[in-house]
Amino acid sequence: GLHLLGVFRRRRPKEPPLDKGHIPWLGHALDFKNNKVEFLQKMQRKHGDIFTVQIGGNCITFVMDPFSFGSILNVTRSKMDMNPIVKQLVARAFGYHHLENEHKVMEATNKHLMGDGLVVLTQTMMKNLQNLMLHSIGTVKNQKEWQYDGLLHYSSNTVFQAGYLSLFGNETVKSMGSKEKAEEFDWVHSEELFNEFRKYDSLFPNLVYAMLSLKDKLEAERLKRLFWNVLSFKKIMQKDNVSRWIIDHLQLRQEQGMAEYMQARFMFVLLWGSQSNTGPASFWLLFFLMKHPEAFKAVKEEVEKVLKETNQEVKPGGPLINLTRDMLMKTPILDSTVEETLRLMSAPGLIRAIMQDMDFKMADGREYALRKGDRIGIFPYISVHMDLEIHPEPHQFKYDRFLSPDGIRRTSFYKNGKKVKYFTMPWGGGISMCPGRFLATNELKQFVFLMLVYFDIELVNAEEENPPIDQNRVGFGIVHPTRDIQFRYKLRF
Ligand code: HEM
Repeated sequence: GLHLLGVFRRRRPKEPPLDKGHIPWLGHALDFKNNKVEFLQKMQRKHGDIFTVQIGGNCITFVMDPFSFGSILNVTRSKMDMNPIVKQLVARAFGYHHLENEHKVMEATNKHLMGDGLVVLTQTMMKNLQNLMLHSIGTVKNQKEWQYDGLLHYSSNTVFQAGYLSLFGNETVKSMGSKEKAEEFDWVHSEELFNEFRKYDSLFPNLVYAMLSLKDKLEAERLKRLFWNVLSFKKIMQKDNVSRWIIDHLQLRQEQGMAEYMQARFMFVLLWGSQSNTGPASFWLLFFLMKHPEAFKAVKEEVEKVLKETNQEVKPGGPLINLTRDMLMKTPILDSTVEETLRLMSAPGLIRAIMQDMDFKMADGREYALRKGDRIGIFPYISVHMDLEIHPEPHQFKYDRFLSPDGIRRTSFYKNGKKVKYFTMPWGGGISMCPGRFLATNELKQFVFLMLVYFDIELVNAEEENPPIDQNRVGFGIVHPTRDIQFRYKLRF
């Protein structure tokens, strides 16, 4: 028992500094959960750029030196693997049990989120986003008047609905009787689903830490069942325009003999993975643009230039805007703005399980012994995104931070005179880097593009401060604001 509590754990020769905290087993769990950034910075000041801390029964070695990240991100799964951790997490949060060769199935399907697959998805997303935006304003009596909404609510709702419909498909005209009825059903159904998704997503961090109250546990159970039902194999197979990504995931799992109820659980994993970050990211992006008039002006000019160069015009009753993947490759200002937003607001914790006793070499040559069964982690938000040298004035939003003087994307950033390979890491890195990053970036760009060409938008309170961030979300990806911000929008034509 005492062994399990970590009481006898001692630092062995060559191992990184060990800090177990004062509470057996829990160690530093509470400090870590309350404020990860503050906790890790405190440990870094105390121990330097590599240290091992005990957190809830696990010993995690944090490496804070960005030059040493490659030795964690690019090693083989036989040495460091995220799968055992993800396996535990998805079982707890989604009731899904991994296949033996889970990562092979993941890899086989990723192609649909990139290359030619991305061309198709970008087009579907474009149609869904525009239909949703114009439909929601179309239901308003006087469309020329300002409409008021919470920016987080508006952005997350729109991006969720469009993302969900683009990946999981539309209701069929056959089942609904007409195209209009099928569209109406999609809009109503995806908005209802968004409201349930938001509830589940807000329970997510405490669900992962196994810290839900009984009432919240019951609510999480209800929500899980609802999603398993909506995303069942049969229901998805009855839809139109289901993405190849989803179809292939279902087919490959079917071939492996996975039960249909387990496939539905996996569909919920994919829904959460594809939608939990894009909503808050779209909120921050529009928020920063509205707070920074110089950025707003630069992006708007670029957007209008693309429209003009592609001979498109926004007019009442006119055709939908067509914005292809290739057109989205010619927007360096918008790219930089998205990258800057993600630098400021993404705080993923990248943790791997150490699969064998091994030596670990830091970039400066120092060597440490790591133990099988421990974990190793990096926290790019502290080590890279907020590093004063890599990104001067790191807390400031500078829309052109990622632009070179000649107006193209800047990719050279330095620390101690040396070029930093991983200068932002919103998508993680190495073998498990987010496969949806191209789709997500396009989606964010499409959303902003459309908001700027169709609507006048502004904050209700132009002096609005940056809202505080929800500490509970730090470590999971894009952070959330603790409160919504009011904004208003009206059709430009
Ligand atoms: C702003 C939006 C997004 C952010 C910030 C984001 C971020 C991340 C991060 C940090 C990881 C973990 C990487 C690692 O541990 O190395 C990840 C994994 C993943 N993401 Fe994303 N993501 C976003 C959108 C999406 C979208 C739109 C999709 C799919 C359509 C997606 C699909 C996935 C999948 C399937 C994984 C698991 C990869 C694996 O385990 O091999 N993500 N994402």
